[in-house]
Amino acid sequence: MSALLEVDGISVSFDGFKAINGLSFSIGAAELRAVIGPNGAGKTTFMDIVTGKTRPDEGRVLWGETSISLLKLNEAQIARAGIGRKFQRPTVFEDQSVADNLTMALRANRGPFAVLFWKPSRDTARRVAELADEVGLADQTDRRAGELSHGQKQWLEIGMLLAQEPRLLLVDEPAAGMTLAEREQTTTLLKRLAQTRAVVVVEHDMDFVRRLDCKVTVLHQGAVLAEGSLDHVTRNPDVIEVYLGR
Ligand SMILES: Nc1ncnc2c1ncn2[C@@H]1O[C@H](COP(=O)(O)OP(=O)(O)OP(=O)(O)O)[C@@H](O)[C@H]1O
Repeated sequence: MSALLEVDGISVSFDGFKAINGLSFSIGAAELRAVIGPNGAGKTTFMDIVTGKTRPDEGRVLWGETSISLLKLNEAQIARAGIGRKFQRPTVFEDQSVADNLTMALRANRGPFAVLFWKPSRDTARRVAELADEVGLADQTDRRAGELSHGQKQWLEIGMLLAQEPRLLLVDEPAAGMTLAEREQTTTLLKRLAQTRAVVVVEHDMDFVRRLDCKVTVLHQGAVLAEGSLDHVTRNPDVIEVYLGR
């Protein structure tokens, strides 16, 4: 499997403290990956580096078939290169309908000049319907986003990210605050999305990670501590010590 994203030997310090310490790993083009690790392991900082929010002090972050360096791009360029990030709290426009939120996301997908002269077309309506269907909101398109459940808002935001046709989706703690039924639907959604793009899920909830049924990368002190199936990594004595041994 060729890598879509390769993080190679990155380190970053904050006030002399190494939050990321020689971190290396890669993600395939159509792969679902869970990233776990105790508080302060460096999971958020890893996502900040990949999306251009934080610059590493050393190392390389390579992207795509031609291995371009993401460290040369700013946040907007990285997003346009095909990396979408879903933060923990949904940030949808609550006063707008589901369809309008998705329409705005499609509009934002165009260049700044195209946006100025943009008018919704039949194509847009079709694409909005497709996106709503993809995230399980086909029967909710006329509802105000503010009326949706927490889980539905998360799916809407994922739909808005999909409007940008990302090749890699970084998803931060999707299970938090969801009902059991919503979690199950979210697992199904993330697995399906990962059939055609890379999806990296940072998550604390081990039941949720188990349901994702994918390769797991365990971070600790800013580096990879273990990697493999959830069963494999949870049998690893180092992982057991990090999670339980203090
Ligand atoms: N901007 C910053 N300035 C100073 N220290 C920071 C900064 N960002 C992160 N850190 C520190 O770097 C370490 C890694 O933080 P990070 O947020 O990446 O961990 P995490 O694995 O996402 O943790 P959590 O599971 O609690 O969200 C922590 O010790 C944190 O306090």
